Amino acid sequence: MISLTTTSFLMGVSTPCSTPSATGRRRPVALKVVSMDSHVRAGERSGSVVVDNNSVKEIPNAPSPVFQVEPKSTPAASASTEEQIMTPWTVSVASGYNLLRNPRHNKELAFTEKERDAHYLRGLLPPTVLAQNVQVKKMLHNIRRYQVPLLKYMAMMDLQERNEKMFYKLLIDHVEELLPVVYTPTVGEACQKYGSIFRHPQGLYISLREKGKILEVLRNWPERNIQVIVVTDGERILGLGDLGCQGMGIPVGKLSLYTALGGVHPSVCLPVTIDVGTNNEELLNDEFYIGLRQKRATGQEYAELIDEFMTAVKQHYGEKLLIQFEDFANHNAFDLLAKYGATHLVFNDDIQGTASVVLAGLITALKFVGGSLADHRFLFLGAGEAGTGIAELIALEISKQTNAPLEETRKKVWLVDSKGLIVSSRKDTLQHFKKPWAHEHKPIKELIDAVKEIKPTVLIGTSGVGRAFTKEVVETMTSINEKPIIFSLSNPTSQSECTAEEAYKWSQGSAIFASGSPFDPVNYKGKVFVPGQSNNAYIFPGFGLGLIMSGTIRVHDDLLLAASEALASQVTQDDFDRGLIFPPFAKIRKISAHIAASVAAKAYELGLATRLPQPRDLVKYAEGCMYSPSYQNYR
Ligand SMILES: O=C([O-])CC(=O)C(=O)O
Ligand SMILES: [Mg+2]
Repeated sequence: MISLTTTSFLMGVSTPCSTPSATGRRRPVALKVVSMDSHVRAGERSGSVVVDNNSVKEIPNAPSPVFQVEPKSTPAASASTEEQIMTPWTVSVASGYNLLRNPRHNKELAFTEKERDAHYLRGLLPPTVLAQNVQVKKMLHNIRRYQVPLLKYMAMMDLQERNEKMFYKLLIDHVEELLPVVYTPTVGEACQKYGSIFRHPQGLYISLREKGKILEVLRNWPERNIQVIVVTDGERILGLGDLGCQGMGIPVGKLSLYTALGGVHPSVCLPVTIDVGTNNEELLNDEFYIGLRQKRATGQEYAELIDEFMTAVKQHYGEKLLIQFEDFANHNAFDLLAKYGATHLVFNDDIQGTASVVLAGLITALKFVGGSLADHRFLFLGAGEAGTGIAELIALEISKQTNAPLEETRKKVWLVDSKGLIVSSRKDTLQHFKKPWAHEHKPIKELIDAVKEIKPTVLIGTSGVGRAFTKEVVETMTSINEKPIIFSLSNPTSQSECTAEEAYKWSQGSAIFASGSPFDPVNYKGKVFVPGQSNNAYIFPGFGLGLIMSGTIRVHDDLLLAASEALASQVTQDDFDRGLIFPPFAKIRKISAHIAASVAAKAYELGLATRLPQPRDLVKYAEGCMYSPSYQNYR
């Protein structure tokens, strides 16, 4: 008997954020019959759940006007044969056995008696019917039984591939507990071991072998209405270096957060890994490695593959497609952002997302320390994407607040790289993104000497070098400042410049501390200190939602500043009273709605937003767009 068929279908209404082709119609695809019995075709039987590849709606009144292309609570029978033949794209109709194996629509034991009858599920499930919250409780219980974080990660990935709504319900309802499982720090270990734990392929792999065929590869992806891509080439995964093709865990994890934290519908998200080889010898010699076994392609070969990708995705998904660059090495990240920033809606999370979250943390930290940003001196260890990105956003914000020229405000920020303090005498040998930070000063080799000399009020680690903030460094910061601001941002936990415990202990409880990876609260001399997690996860989901829902076509620095200010504004007096400089992740969906609204408002102000008319209440609009992980009724 029929289980799943695929056929052509008219998508009908195009909602604000769907991405029709230039002609307003999607490219037809060949009729593909995935599985069919001899007498029933798609749409000809009742009891099928429409799972059209563009989206997603099984019940009326579901909330998102942005991500849903067309409400379809009824079976595909509504499409006439003529429509099926003449019109583009595909609709899948799943029922019975294949409905249980369709992660987007599977409800497992939550299928009701009526649904079991209507969708040919009788006998395929044991008699009990469980509510979603009971399923979530059971899954959480099972996950908690694993002691090893990687096993928890694997259980979560299995769930995502089995029952997407339950995955998101679990993640959203228990975000503080499960964020470190599906994201930093565990995702770092998962990428390192991705080959040996590999079970279900997630995301799209584009390797050098697909050169010249990327458009075809995009057509293999089951969803057509993609609105956000997170792409990596795996060369600098967190602070762990080159993990080649196994970097896929990062786009997958980031996009899970787009959905869980920002409410962007999973069907419009596409994780991509571009595999140009790896220089990681260990992986090249690992029999379980999943990528191309060759050294990284560079130069023209690399540039051509990336360019083909960028051209293909814009052509296939439209110019409002958001492309988030993630974990590229410095030597490509800045150039890619500059090159494609002019032609595509691109955002580099490591340069811009991290900058935006850190600026928010600095704005709120001033509540404890006093003064304005312009009154502070900033010293960075690490002058790569995060370091220079944050430095620039701080300088921009000070310039905005004081009307001082950017060249002047940059002078408040100093950076140390592996060769020491960045100073003007090094200018000729510096990579271009470091040059704006080469101020007049005598050369200094060691961080500790730079701290003594520059006397920063704020010390920020973006070096990827674990434990680089030594006891002496933290103590020196403490001797200079009543309340030193110390952010040790490198990920995962092993690469953090110092731990929360070290920061509080060595500063005798005076530090305002935040880290990129999560640390538990620290009890120091009877007082509990709660470290902030200054991770771009606070920003990119809401930022992306704001861009998508407003149809914004380019990213502008002012949008990043708007996101920072919105995040800072979400820290309540109660949070401050508890010593927090970031709001709890438990409130992240509300926070994301505010970030999205501020970003969209700024985009409208700058004339970058194309979705007109501008919604009157952008926060409400953002909330209304958000994906709900609750099960829907299949009539
Ligand atoms: O993924 C994270 O946790 C933050 C980030 O972008 C990075 O460290 O590259
Ligand atoms: Mg990153």
